[in-house]
Amino acid sequence: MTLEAIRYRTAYEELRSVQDAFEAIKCMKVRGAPAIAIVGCLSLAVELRAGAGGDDPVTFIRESLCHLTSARPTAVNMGRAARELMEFAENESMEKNSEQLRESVIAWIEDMLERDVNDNRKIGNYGAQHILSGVPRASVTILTHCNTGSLATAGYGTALGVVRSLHALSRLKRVYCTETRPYNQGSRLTAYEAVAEGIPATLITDSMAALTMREMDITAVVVGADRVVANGDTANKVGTYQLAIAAKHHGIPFYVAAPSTSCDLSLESGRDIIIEVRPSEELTSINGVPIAAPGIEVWNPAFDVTPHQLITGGIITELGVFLPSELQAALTGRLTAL
Ligand SMILES: CSC[C@@H](O)[C@@H](O)C(=O)COP(=O)(O)O
Repeated sequence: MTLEAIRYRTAYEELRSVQDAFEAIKCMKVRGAPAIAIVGCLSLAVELRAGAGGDDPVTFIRESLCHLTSARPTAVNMGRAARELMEFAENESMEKNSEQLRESVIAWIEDMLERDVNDNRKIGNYGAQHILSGVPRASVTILTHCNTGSLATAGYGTALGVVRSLHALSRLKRVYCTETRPYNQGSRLTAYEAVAEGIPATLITDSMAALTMREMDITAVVVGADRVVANGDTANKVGTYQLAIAAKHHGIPFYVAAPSTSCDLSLESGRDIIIEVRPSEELTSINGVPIAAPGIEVWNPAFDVTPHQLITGGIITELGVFLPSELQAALTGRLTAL
């Protein structure tokens, strides 16, 4: 087998412990805001199934969730899941023995997996309908960034879920996916999902996005989110911000597709979001092969924040599509406090 074939093969890796999941999340074998939370919690379920925590599962659950939450700071999903699950476990522990508690926590986690797929299908449907309502044309062309599909969620995807829904309705002419430097989630993952499912897709480099908007009749830009805060400012994969600026310049609606679990009403503005800075090697090499001059200094923020004013299409959630100014009211009472 060639080196390339080894690096780009499809393979499943078993995660047997919370520590396995922590490492997979940290080194981005698992990535994408919803998938980080789901895999993190599932790893806890695996350990609980084997009896972890003995007579004190609550302490084990608390320490595990705390560890998992520390793996990556920007996406809110793991932190939200940890808080909700901890509250659930503490309540359950009042009336259940250790074995019963483990079982009910595992059931909660399995339910989380199912909820995410259902929410994504709703996001796909709401997003597709919203985009189609704005265009009389028979088919639409979408530009997306990073990977927000089955590989970033429990299944179906958020922004890529919208693309899937448009394709299922036979209304997708084409999706343009950015390469998404430096980690290439677009060329490695989104392109993979599109090819696997026969979705008409074209790969572009990030630097071709503005030109693509001008030349390729883009109907809408749809991206995912790692954290949407109260005023609608959105942290997502670095490069999202410049796409939103270019979309505004070309009069193209810009949408963020995200489940309510990616929303954080406890932060007022995007300035409060912690942006993860990744190792410089992710920029200076690809698969261990150097691509930059040795010794060059590097800044490698993994995310940027798109100001709410640029989210002109709306924020597509499982509850509907909202303008940034409508989000807080729409979610208040539906989200647990962080
Ligand atoms: C449904 S995934 C949404 C976001 O998490 C996604 O757009 C993104 O920015 C992923 O970043 P990553 O660094 O690959 O975890």
